[in-house]
Amino acid sequence: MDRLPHEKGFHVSWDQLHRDARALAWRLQGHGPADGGWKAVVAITRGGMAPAMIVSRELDIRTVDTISVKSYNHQTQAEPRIIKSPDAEVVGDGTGILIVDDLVDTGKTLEVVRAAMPNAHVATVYAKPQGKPQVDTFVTEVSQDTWIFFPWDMALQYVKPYHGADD
Ligand SMILES: O=P(O)(O)OC[C@H]1O[C@H](OP(=O)(O)OP(=O)(O)O)[C@H](O)[C@@H]1O
Ligand SMILES: Nc1nc2[nH]cnc2c(=O)[nH]1
Ligand SMILES: [Mg+2]
Repeated sequence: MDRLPHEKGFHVSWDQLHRDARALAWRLQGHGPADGGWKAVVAITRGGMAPAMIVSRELDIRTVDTISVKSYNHQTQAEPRIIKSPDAEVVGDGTGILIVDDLVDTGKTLEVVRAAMPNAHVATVYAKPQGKPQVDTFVTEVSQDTWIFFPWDMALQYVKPYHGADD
């Protein structure tokens, strides 16, 4: 599918992200391995780190590792490649492992991550339609032509009042 331009913006505050990541943890309860819960959380850096921290806190998972995938430069995507792998002794083929990312868009990042840990459970906070098939559990869907802005990419700033806007 050709990439749609990102016509809309979806701006997520820290409060909203905290609430949505908690909602993700709530959904994940009971989906862990029957023999004693998740072995570890693997955060996809960098965007997956804040949601992974919140989810691992809620579900009391103390082993947290990372996988680093590089693909986007601003809003332009190149072929994703793994530039840092998690501890192979911890994650194995992904059995009992919970992978967490902030969002899935085209699904290309998760394709690469899933290939490395085929038996893992994949969770994202937000999902766009094209990437949804790559995700086992998510919270909120946004349209493909929406760009999600996270709190770490934004700052509070002054906004001009309506009156005098045409001056
Ligand atoms: O489904 P896809 O189209 O592959 O896109 C999703 C990925 O893109 C963003 O990461 P990005 O590569 O921008 O890196 P970052 O997390 O370090 O900001 C986002 O955090 C996901 O990991
Ligand atoms: N911040 C952000 N990163 C992305 N990477 C791929 N899609 C998105 C998006 O909508 N927002
Ligand atoms: Mg990312």
